[in-house]
Parts: sequence; structure tokens; C-alpha cells
Amino acid sequence: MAFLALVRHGQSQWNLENRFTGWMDVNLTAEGEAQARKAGQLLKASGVTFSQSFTSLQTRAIRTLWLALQEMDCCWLPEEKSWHLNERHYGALTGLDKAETVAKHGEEQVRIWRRSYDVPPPPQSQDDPFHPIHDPRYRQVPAGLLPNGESLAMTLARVLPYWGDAIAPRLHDGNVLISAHGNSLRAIIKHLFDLDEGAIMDVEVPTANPLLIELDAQLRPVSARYLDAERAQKLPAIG
Ligand SMILES: O=C(O)[C@@H](CO)OP(=O)(O)O
Repeated sequence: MAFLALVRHGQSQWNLENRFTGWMDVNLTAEGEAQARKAGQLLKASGVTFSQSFTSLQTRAIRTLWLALQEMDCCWLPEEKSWHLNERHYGALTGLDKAETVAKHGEEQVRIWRRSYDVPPPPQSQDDPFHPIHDPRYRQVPAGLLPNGESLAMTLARVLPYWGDAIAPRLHDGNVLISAHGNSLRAIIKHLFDLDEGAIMDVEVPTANPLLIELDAQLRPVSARYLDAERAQKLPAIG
């Protein structure tokens, strides 16, 4: 048995502005920082202790982890950062206002871009100065692996190998805390709960509300609950 806590980052500036964010490195708002601290307080109150943490290469998830760890008196907790846990890359939609995009392309098209399983957004040009190939934090990632835009299926394809190689082994010898993003966490949830492509469309992950999942020895969920019941979202059935 092990516990896995999944925490989506606190509210970011572009969550607040309702803009497609993806790999853009947007910081937390003051509200997002407060949410991250509260996530730490809830994790501490749960009584679960962790032996390893993981996060993405994006400021909003890293700072959420740090703020939570501070509240947990656990700044010592080993942490590993990886691009594999980054948010889904939103391609050429990055930076656009979600409501304006609905007005321009229609609700159905935007729903497909946001929640379909395998339809990627229009690609971001590599000439765009914000394309990840120009960002030094991805220097060690082979350029061919850096996305121009990802569907949830493509996100899952880069999250899952990391889950298998780096995260799952740690769950055999302790509890794990992951601070990441709405869609990289949805990829992990799809895998853990064995959801089909339709079922994952209905799964939304609230900001900085720890999802505490108890796993059996085969890493199958035994129980799952959001620690902040007031801001919980619907969870998939277990078993
Ligand atoms: O903009 C984004 O990167 C994500 C998460 O905020 O949005 P969506 O809800 O469309 O997955």
C-alpha cells in the first residue's frame, strides 16, 4: 500500500485571465499562492508522510510544491523535476483568450481542442520565440521530442514512460507527492483508473486541491479523495 498525492498548481495569472497556457511559463497569482499554502496545510493534516516529490519544469507547479512543502515542514523532501510532467502543449492556441476563441471558432471546436482525446491544437511555429526549442530549460531534451502542440493522447505518451520509469518505482518504497498540471495529471488519472477515452473527457482537476489516492501493491487505486471537499470535482469510480 502506498499513498500518491496529485496536486494541480494553484491559480496562475493566465488561469485568472482565462488564456490558453500550456507550456508558457506563467507564475502563480496571490490567490494561487494562498491555494498552494492551503494544499500544504491539508496534506499535513492528512497525516500522510512522503518520501519523494516530483514536479514539472514550469514555475507555477514548482512554486506550488515549494509553498506546500513549507506548510508541511518538509522543505527537505527530495524533489525531481521533469519536462515529462509539464502541462499539455497548447500549440498555436497558447496565449489566446479562451472566450474570444469560442466567439471566433465556436464552442464545439474549442471543446474538441480542449477536451477531445486525440485532436491536437494547431501547431506552434518553431520560429515563435516562445517555442520550447528556444528555452534553455529544455536544452537536455532532444529537439525532436519537444512538442509543437499536443492532444491529451500525446501528453499521455510522454507522461506514462516517466510514470513507469521514475514515479512508480518510488511508490514501492514510500508515499509520493506530485505537483503538476491539469492535463499531465489527467493523463496519470486516466492510466491509474483505467479510464477510456470518453470517461477522461469528464475529469477536471481543481487547482491546488490535493487528490489523495491509496494504491495497492499493483498500484491500483483502493480509495481516492480530494482533501478540500468544498472544492472537489467528481472522481472516477474505483474497481
Ligand atoms: O490553458 C491550459 O494550459 C489548460 C489548463 O489551465 O487549460 P484547459 O482547461 O483547456 O486544459
